[in-house]
Amino acid sequence: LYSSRVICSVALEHKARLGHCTKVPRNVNMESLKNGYLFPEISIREAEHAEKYPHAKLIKLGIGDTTRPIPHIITSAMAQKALALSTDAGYTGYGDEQGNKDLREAIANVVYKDKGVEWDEVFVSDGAQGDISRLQMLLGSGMTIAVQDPTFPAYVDSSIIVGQAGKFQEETGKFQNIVYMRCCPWNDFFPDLATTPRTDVIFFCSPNNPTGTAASRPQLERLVEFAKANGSIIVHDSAYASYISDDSPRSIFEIPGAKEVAIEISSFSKFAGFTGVRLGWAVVPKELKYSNGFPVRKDFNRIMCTCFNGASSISQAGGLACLSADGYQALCRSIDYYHENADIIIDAFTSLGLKVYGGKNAPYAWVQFPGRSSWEVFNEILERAHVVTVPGAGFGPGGEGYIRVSAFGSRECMLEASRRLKSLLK
Ligand SMILES: Cc1ncc(COP(=O)(O)O)c(/C=N/[C@@H](CCC(=O)O)C(=O)O)c1O
Repeated sequence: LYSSRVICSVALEHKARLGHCTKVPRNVNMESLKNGYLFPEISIREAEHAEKYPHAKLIKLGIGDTTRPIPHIITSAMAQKALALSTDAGYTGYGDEQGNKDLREAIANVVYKDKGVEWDEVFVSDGAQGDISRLQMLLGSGMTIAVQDPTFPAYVDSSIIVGQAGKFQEETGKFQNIVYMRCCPWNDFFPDLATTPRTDVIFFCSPNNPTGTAASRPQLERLVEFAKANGSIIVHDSAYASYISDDSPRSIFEIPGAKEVAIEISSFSKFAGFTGVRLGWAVVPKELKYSNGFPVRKDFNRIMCTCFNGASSISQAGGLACLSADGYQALCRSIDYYHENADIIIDAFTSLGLKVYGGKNAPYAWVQFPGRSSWEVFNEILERAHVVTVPGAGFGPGGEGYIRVSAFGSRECMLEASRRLKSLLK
């Protein structure tokens, strides 16, 4: 239909518009990523809305970013470390890639008290997000993974990036090599393991983002048993463990036998407001072995030494203060504050006759809008109440028909959001 001359001139025009291109092919896995990462997308929507309504007081209950100031006992420890760096006696350079021993010991002794975790099984990092990607580097492209559905998107997106996920199936909204374990009200937000295929790795987040529910002890016992029977590895994300307010396990290592099948990643972000300070950890037990008997911990250590030069010495000083008796007590007050915020949001949506899940063991409420598109609900609440949430579909196909509402706002914002939502959705 088009002469070669026309095609050639269009191609030349396109090339001129692109400017210089290298001869390097794009990583095909990056092409498989659908849209942008969820949370920057939410930030973009926030910014567009703020531009459209410059005088509206936007209330941000979308990204799970803490807002309470860090207790002084913790910030002064970081300040002291920072000031010490300006002295000959106090200056320190590279630390151990696995983290300062005193912090590793404090995590093992305080967070994992009586759970049988040893200090040299704790690897301090710059946060759980980075550990997820480093774990994917450790696991490699040949692994099959299972995730809860809905789930924190980093597990799926990092799986796509390292080439595990296979092709995206438009009709299901799923990647063909990932097992999506449905978690919903009618299965008490715990997957039916009897119908779940074996995978090498099972990413399991409890308390869960986005549903805000925590797995019970019997449920985690079944998960450990399932992993053991299948020879799988559980990557248990306990980033919200400090929000648990009932007798749900705070760590997978409360479950007998878990050290032979599980890695746990966690974070100071939501526990201590360290979202900007950046500090987390991974527990890789000595008992955890590959099919050939080689310890996973040794390879994880190699990844940390090769791909990461250690968490900030200043952040680690802060982390140590978080785990002191006074620091821990001060942080519990912030967590109580966010729990009260969650109650406000739960009451608001419940009073509107909507089903609300979570919020008791995590700083997220999972609100059901049966039969409605989650992006449509997100847009309506943003447009008409100037309140930012997160559409459930952003967490996977199982999130459709829900929105996630964060409890991390200020009290004033929570109360104002509650008022607006009640008048909008009544
Ligand atoms: C289950 C779970 N695991 C790890 C993280 C990130 O932890 P850090 O990298 O230590 O701050 C998060 C952070 N989530 C926030 C922030 C998301 C983001 O910006 O990536 C959210 O869901 O809104 C998480 O929910």
